[in-house]
Amino acid sequence: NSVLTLQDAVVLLVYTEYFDNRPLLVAQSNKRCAVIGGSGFLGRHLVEKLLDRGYSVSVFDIRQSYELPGVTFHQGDLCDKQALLPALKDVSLVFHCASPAPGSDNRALFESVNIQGTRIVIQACIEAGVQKLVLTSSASVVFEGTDIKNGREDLPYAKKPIDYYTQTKIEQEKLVLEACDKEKGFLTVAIRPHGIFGPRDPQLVPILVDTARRGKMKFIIGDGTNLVDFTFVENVVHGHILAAERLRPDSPICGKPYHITNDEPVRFWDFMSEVLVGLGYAAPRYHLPYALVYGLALLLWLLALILRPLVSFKPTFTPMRVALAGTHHYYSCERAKQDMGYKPVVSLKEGIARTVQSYPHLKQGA
Ligand SMILES: NC(=O)C1=CN([C@@H]2O[C@H](COP(=O)(O)OP(=O)(O)OC[C@H]3O[C@@H](n4cnc5c(N)ncnc54)[C@H](OP(=O)(O)O)[C@@H]3O)[C@@H](O)[C@H]2O)C=CC1
Ligand SMILES: CC(C)=CCC[C@@H](C)[C@H]1CC[C@H]2C3=C(CC[C@]12C)[C@@]1(C)CCC(=O)C[C@@H]1CC3
Repeated sequence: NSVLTLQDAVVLLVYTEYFDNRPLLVAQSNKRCAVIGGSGFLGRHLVEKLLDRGYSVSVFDIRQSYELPGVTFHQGDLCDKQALLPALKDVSLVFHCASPAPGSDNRALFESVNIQGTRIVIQACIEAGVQKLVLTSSASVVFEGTDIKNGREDLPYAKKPIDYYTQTKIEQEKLVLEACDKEKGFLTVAIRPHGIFGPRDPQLVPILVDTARRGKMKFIIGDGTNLVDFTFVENVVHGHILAAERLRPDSPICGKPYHITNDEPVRFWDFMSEVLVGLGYAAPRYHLPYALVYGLALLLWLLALILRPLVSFKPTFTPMRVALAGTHHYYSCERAKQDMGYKPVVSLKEGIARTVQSYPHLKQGA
């Protein structure tokens, strides 16, 4: 019987989309998506917001870091297609936000996970009948260690990427955007956040506090006036969900990258100082010349590379970190505002306050 009862209509809330000129029925009540990298910092915030919005979520990650009602966990390496496929069953939307941590200097790992692994993610999505893939890329794909002021998405990819992380994020983004195929009904988009921070971040605040506790946060690299984008994690999540929900064959966002930031560039050293002072540490005061620190970081990196077979050490001051701390790098999110109606939902001031509050164990003296 083809007549829908009122109850069916309410439960299904069916709407029609057109892919490949075929009408496709999507049941709103069965909003099922997958988050690859869903155990990580951004991934978990994304999962929590998706649950709030009525999605059920399948998480695929190399580790399981929490349990939540409405979430099914699949543990495995994304380079293994057979392990990945069950997580994509009955899923129409996939977020890919898994990557090795930028701090690791392991070229082979970056290449295998970010490049080869992303090829596998794309193949698995197509095989499983997934219709939309949202990649977490990075604004750093255009960063070469020199100033970027209000950079737009049409800046060319870095010709000389500053580290393996950036190099492989570029290849990853190209793979995902090139896979966008309206004819086949497989739509992709890349979100490029910058300097994500917020509660449970394993990088920014912990690295900062560790450096302060070791007495190395006394110096400002350069004159301290360089402007940078830091993005509160909930704004990054908001950008991802907007992109996913706007990704349709007739939308301008298909196959494109989008900067998502707080849209409030701030002096790198003011941001660091505010977090440090909020946690009870002194703000850095003494200036060091940028070229000197960058040169030393380069020397240390080379030394670590040469000595790797004998001793393993991880310098705090890598060339990438010094470049991030001493240059301008802020980006325009005009395209996201125009095409997706993006607007940050949490201001920088509130984001910093909520972040500081969430790290009582990292406070001075704790
Ligand atoms: N944090 C930031 O400031 C920015 C981040 N990004 C991008 O955002 C995304 C998320 O970053 P973030 O949340 O900070 O990172 P996290 O390291 O917190 O999260 C990434 C998750 O992916 C997992 N993972 C790594 N390798 C694999 C694999 N082979 N198979 C399955 N899962 C894997 C990680 O596990 P494990 O921890 O065990 O490695 C981790 O749980 C990344 O793509 C990153 O490049 C972009 C711009 C800025
Ligand atoms: C804006 C952006 C892309 C931030 C990303 C997060 C990290 C790269 C930064 C978080 C803490 C930062 C930090 C430094 C470099 C950049 C970070 C790791 C220093 C090592 C720079 C040199 C110092 O004087 C100490 C800094 C500690 C914190």
